[in-house]
Amino acid sequence: MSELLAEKQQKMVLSGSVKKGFSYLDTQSDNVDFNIIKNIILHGHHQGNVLYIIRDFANKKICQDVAEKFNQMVNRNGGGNRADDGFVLTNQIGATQFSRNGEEYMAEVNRVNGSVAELMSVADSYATESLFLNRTLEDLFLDEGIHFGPARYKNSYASFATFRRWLDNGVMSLMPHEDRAQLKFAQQDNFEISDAMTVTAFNVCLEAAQGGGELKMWNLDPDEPCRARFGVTDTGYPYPPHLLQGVESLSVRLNAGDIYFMNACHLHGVSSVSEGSRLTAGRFIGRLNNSKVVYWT
Ligand SMILES: O=C(O)CCC(=O)C(=O)O
Ligand SMILES: [Fe+2]
Repeated sequence: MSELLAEKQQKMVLSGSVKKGFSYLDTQSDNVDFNIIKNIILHGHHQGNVLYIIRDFANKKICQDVAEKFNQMVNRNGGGNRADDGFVLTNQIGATQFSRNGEEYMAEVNRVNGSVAELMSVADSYATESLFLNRTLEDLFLDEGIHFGPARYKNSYASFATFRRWLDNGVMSLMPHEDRAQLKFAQQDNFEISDAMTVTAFNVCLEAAQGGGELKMWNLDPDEPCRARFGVTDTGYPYPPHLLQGVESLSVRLNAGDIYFMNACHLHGVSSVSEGSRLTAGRFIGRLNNSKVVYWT
């Protein structure tokens, strides 16, 4: 295909919204601007910045201990809790709502909760806070009269994090995707996260790749017709990287101990790991209304 034709085809295929001043911000752990975190969670960006990285926030020794425990557990049980679902190849400990409604997600949370607890047994409550900032986020939102806590479905609560080592498919470690489309499954049984106005992914980098494994984001928040054209209406996953070549993007390296908040409605993915291995723990955070912000995995 000629380059011109490819470009024309891409313009036809991709549609959605873009951010003016699309970029990211990073800072050191002694200089965190909580307004930026709040703006990304509540509005999807801070002055166009869709990603906020706080370098060296989590204790490196804790990150290493969790990574070691993760390896032990995954080696013992042959890859973790997430079977090959035909989508994402990963070693994973923890639940995911991907392709699950409220009932199914909570069943999964309950099934794997013991594994998450075993993994986190290496961290005391202080260390757990240093990884996931629960108390900090509770206080931050409480100041604004907003409740922050786990998403609820009937009598069950969402898990606090899922631990994942994305396994390369030869093109990328994790293909370009967005994480709002999958909320369609939550709509099936009115699981409250289906009301999320914007989806933020919060991650902590527990282990960094020595080569590759960069987080990449594109300046596109796909709309419904765009999802339909790619056949990803209910999943948001995957978008072929070559079709995104002309889209403005950013790419960042993460190191063990870095935490980051990103607008997960924008397309994002992880490049191939050429050396070493990469482990992140993450959760999604969404604002349901003016008084409630919840997280799930
Ligand atoms: O592993 C990462 O850095 C990003 C994973 C991701 O896609 C997400 O947290 O939504
Ligand atoms: Fe994602």
